[in-house]
Amino acid sequence: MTLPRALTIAGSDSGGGAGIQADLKTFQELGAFGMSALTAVTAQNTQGVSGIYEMTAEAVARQMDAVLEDIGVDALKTGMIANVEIMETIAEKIRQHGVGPLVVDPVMVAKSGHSLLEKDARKALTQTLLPLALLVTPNLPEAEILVNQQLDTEAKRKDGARRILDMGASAVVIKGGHLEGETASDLFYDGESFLTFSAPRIHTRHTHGTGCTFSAAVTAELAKGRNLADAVYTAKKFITRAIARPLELGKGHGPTNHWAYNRDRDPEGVITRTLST
Ligand SMILES: Nc1ncnc2c1ncn2[C@@H]1O[C@H](COP(=O)(O)OP(=O)(O)O)[C@@H](O)[C@H]1O
Ligand SMILES: Cc1ncc(COP(=O)(O)O)c(N)n1
Repeated sequence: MTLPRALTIAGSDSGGGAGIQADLKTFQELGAFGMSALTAVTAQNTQGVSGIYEMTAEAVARQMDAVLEDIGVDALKTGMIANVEIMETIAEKIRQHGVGPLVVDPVMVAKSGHSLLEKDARKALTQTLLPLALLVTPNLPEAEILVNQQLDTEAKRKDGARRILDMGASAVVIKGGHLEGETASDLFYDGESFLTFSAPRIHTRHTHGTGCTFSAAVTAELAKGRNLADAVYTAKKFITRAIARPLELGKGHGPTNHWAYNRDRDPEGVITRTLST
């Protein structure tokens, strides 16, 4: 038997809600064989990040070589990258091995407020990884940093999406978890059409790792050969179910429930996909 192969290049979250741990759980639930290249180890729980221990760029390169020279991948994603040297190494290795499709989750700041990417690395992201990405998945604050502009209306977000494609990404989803209002709406743009994926906003503080889980779900679906818009739709279903059934773990912002997707069919009918210009 074969399984689609998915690789995550990201940081470890000891609390299990975000980072590599969220990615591997998501890959597993969606039927992909998960592999990892660690960029950093964080000491982290639902209340915050108490330590960050970065890998060397050499360690990241060797992990990628080990996976790519032997097993190979059908799709890959990046999450927390920590610094410019690691970012450049990842880009070089992706080019050298000629692998894709690549999903770039431009992780900058944890929900708890802790910085996960050095400030000078933010600009490097647009020059190194974005041009290699099939899809980039910023949340609203990350999209605003990428385009250096407030994106407080839909028209501005569409303009921001166009500018992110000008940076070299083939497509973008500007995630709407940080927006106000009763729906959580994500804006997708692939250079041809805008699609809005919407779900009812769930009122919960347990949203630690939502972005990691979402981009991992897109990656798993791409590894299976799904087209991009369908992969994003499944990821939206996956994250909606995972948020809808919180695990109530820890004293702070708890993890989502990756287990829910295959066992809880309730919220699936509520996702809408709307085309606009
Ligand atoms: N409270 C919520 N209810 C429903 N969906 C949510 C909620 N918060 C986030 N999402 C969804 O989770 C995914 C991740 O979004 P977001 O939280 O913006 O990313 P990040 O974790 O990178 O900050 C998106 O699909 C978003 O719409
Ligand atoms: C290792 C690691 N990677 C990514 C995130 C972002 O997740 P969130 O924005 O939900 O805190 C995190 N907190 N930790």
